[in-house]
Amino acid sequence: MTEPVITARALTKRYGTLTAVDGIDFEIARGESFGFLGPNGAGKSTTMRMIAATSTRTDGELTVLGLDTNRHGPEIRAQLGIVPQGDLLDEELRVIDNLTVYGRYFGLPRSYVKQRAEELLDFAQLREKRTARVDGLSGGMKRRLTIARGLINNPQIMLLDEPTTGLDPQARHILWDRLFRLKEEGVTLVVTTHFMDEAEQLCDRLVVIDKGRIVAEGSPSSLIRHYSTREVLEVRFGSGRNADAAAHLAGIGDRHEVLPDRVLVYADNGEHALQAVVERGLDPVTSLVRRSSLEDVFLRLTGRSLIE
Ligand SMILES: Nc1ncnc2c1ncn2[C@@H]1O[C@H](COP(=O)(O)OP(=O)(O)OP(=O)(O)O)[C@@H](O)[C@H]1O
Repeated sequence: MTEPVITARALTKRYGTLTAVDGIDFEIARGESFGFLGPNGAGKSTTMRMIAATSTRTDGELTVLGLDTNRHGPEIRAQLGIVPQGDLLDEELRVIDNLTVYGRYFGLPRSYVKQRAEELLDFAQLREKRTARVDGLSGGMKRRLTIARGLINNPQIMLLDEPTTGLDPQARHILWDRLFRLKEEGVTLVVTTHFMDEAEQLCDRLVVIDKGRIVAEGSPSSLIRHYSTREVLEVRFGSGRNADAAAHLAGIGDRHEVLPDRVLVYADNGEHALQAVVERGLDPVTSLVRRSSLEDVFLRLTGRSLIE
């Protein structure tokens, strides 16, 4: 790995008796796009707040750009771009003013902020909305403005907490495209998400996090290769029949999972698995063969679905 810009060792955060982050280790390299993938409550936002030096750790070590987060908050924040889960924009201000006002919090020179804000309007594809009030923008535009705002100080590292939650598919794709551009410019991206497609799209490497612990680490493709089969056969046997039918699947594929509405059969060749199911006289109502995804990895590791 090239020089790490963020290093965590046995990083722990407790809230009273609750351990939200339970002794995790990770390193994030310069220019990398790194993800924390896990369900609600896994400890992703808590980890992000510690990286942003807005929440102190209870135990372990955490450095950002070589600086201890518990001791160098302001210096660290000056070099970070932060995109929190909610947009936290000033809804009554105009788009351009949201950028310039935020820039002044960093104590940056007025002329620099003015020029940077104009550049960022183009980056966020909001030129036409320059003087519009924020409360009239769509969800996707607000999110792009929040990202632009986070870039006002030209940060080396961008922290994005659930960047596309609540956006429609088209708005998500526009946002991913903007984030790709940042990555191409060499910005290190740190992303939390509970969407497997987002993790697959955005992350070079990710950790799967569950109940405050890291349960797996790797690139999306290596995690899928390691923890799943090439394909998955999804079969529905009709209400109440899934568990009964699954009891007769032994020997078909590598393994199977019974979900409330369907049975997943893990096999490198889904069509062959389907043929075997039919030959056993199990007669599914519907069937679908798809490639394995990070959702399958999560299910395998935790026995639960990412979005419950
Ligand atoms: N300020 C706080 N005080 C007490 N408990 C907290 C606080 N912040 C988070 N928690 C708890 O810590 C655990 C981890 O929460 P966290 O928000 O980090 O999870 P998450 O993976 O980011 O999920 P989400 O996507 O829902 O934000 C949860 O059980 C949560 O209730």
